[in-house]
Amino acid sequence: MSDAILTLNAGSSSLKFSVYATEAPPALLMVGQVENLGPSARLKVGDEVREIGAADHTVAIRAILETASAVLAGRSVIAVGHRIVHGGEDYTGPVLLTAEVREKLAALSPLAPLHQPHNLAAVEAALTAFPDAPQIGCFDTAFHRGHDWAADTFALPRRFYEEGVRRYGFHGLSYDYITGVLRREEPEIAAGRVVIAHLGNGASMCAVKGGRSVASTMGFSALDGLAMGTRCGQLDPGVLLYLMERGMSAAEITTLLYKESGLKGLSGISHDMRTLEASDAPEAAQAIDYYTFRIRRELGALTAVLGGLDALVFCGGIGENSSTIRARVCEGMEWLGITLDPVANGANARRISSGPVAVMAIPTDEERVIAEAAVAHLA
Ligand SMILES: Nc1ncnc2c1ncn2[C@@H]1O[C@H](COP(=O)(O)OP(=O)(O)O)[C@@H](O)[C@H]1O
Ligand SMILES: CC(=O)OP(=O)(O)O
Ligand SMILES: [Mg+2]
Repeated sequence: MSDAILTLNAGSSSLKFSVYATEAPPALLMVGQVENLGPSARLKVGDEVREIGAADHTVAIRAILETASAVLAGRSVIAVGHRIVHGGEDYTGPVLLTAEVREKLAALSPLAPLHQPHNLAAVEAALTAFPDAPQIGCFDTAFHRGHDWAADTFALPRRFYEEGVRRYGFHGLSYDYITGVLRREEPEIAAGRVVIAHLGNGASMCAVKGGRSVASTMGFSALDGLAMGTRCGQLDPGVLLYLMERGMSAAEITTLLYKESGLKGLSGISHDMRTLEASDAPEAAQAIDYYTFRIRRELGALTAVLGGLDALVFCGGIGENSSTIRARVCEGMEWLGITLDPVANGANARRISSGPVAVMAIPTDEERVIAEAAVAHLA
């Protein structure tokens, strides 16, 4: 029996995990997640779903370690790989999470309050459970670090750029995985101009040219760009000034923009796309209208950055599963070369287009990217 690698991926609404055997390439032993974190969370492993009641990230980690103990029996965990959302300016690839590195990463928590503290809490929990295993951090920001200056900056006085006020971009582990799939399975597309739409609870889009990120809708924090489950997406900074003038504190504005906006704020019903799609309320329909309007607008913008489009890839919980959202995004986009095949789209097939631009739905796998990084580190 071989050893094992555990991966932990703390998202804003979910905590995903996987256990891999350490052969190269790593073989998957178990994968699952605690989803819908909050008052009524669910633990999903394969087709099995168990309601676990109220769960925050800490409770979720405990439930995951308990569940994973079944496949870990008789194996020793020789590395734990973590998704860390923010790597700042310094981290351009996976690193060993020493106490010094963890401290640097904790300083970035204000830039990703829905993620970074939970990512680091997962590291502490894993250190307690597996004190001898190296903890490897894999960063959402790393994939975007090669951006040209113009795509990396804001039009503020230069000193702010030097200070680290930049467009970092996120969801890089997901984009890394998707570009890897394209490289192996669709090399012509991989060499060309691709827009990837990662539509989960958090959401962003990335323009990829020849496998490299050239622009992203997310910027300095995981707030910018598309509307998300509870995050506002792009916002006129004048709105912030207005809120401050009205007397709202930084903490109140943080809560508003990260936790009360997006689909949840617009609909007044839910952050969850499944609930909104099932709702007859006009507010739910309007929230979806805004959601798809922004994706379509960013698709146009990123296509302009790329100088044309060879493929559009959907991934993330919504991108992989919602044929309705994909259809809404692609509606009337024939001018761009996008025509959906409704049957393939309805079946969540990999290739869902019939026009010259390939439109694809590819399940992302951030866990695999993390596990491979851990194996590479051990080697
Ligand atoms: N069948 C489905 N139809 C529509 N939306 C779905 C479906 N399955 C999952 N989703 C949505 O995916 C989102 C969660 O995506 P996910 O990528 O797992 O989130 P996270 O950002 O926490 O990693 C939720 O909004 C959920 O409603
Ligand atoms: C960066 C981000 O928004 O991540 P998630 O989609 O997992 O919340
Ligand atoms: Mg996610």
